[in-house]
Amino acid sequence: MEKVKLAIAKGRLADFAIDLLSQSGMNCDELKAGSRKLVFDIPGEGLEIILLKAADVPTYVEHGVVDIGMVGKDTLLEADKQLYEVLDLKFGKCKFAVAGKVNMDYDSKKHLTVATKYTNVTKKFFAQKGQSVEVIKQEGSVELAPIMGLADVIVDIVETGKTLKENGLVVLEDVAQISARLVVNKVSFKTKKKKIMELIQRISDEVNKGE
Ligand SMILES: Nc1ncnc2c1ncn2[C@@H]1O[C@H](COP(=O)(O)OP(=O)(O)OP(=O)(O)O)[C@@H](O)[C@H]1O
Ligand SMILES: O=P(O)(O)OC[C@H]1O[C@H](OP(=O)(O)OP(=O)(O)O)[C@H](O)[C@@H]1O
Repeated sequence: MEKVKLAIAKGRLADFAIDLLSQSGMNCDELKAGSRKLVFDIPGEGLEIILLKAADVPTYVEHGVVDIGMVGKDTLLEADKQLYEVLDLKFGKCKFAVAGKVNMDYDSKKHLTVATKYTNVTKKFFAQKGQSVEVIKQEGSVELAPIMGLADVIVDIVETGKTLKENGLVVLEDVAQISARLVVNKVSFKTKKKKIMELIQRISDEVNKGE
């Protein structure tokens, strides 16, 4: 039978994803060994795991090059691809927020500038509020923008709030709650339905264990 291919976002989410798969009964020993390999065969499962940069996971799943993906809701919102989001994996919890200097009156500002890595999410959020903004793309260290005067506010990920605090910034408004999600290619969901449903069930049982 044809293998099911599952993409995992490398980086911060990878260890949680690999632990979840192990706890769901899959042998991930080779993945845990820490090699530079990117494709792993999971013995006895008819499953292949592919390690991708987070932002590439929705692209691979949408194209059907892989059948399933584990990736943050932030990445999904930004990519806006045609996929089925089937399960909240409940790890990688954080949020998108508008942040800036305390008491920043950004709501009534005529020409608001917003620095972010997440330009699509940001444009959509302010469009829904009916506020026209100039979005300035950054690749990282987004918190610097209001401090250095590049932008009035930022839209960024907040987890513990430590980065904001240590840079003298505060959350001004929440944008969206984030956690890792399981996503499935729309065609694979039909053509490999039995195997994919089985996998989702195993993972979901583990995620919801003890609730
Ligand atoms: N404090 C946090 N900061 C950033 N991402 C977080 C945080 N907590 C959880 N996450 C989740 O982890 C994912 C980011 O992982 P990571 O930083 O490794 O990827 P990345 O943003 O692609 O990395 P890079 O900085 O190399 O571009 C996010 O997509 C998000 O879902
Ligand atoms: O609320 P906290 O727990 O402090 O976490 C949030 C910070 O973590 C992320 O940055 P990352 O470490 O990915 O670095 P980056 O600035 O290069 O994006 C995010 O962009 C925030 O800066």
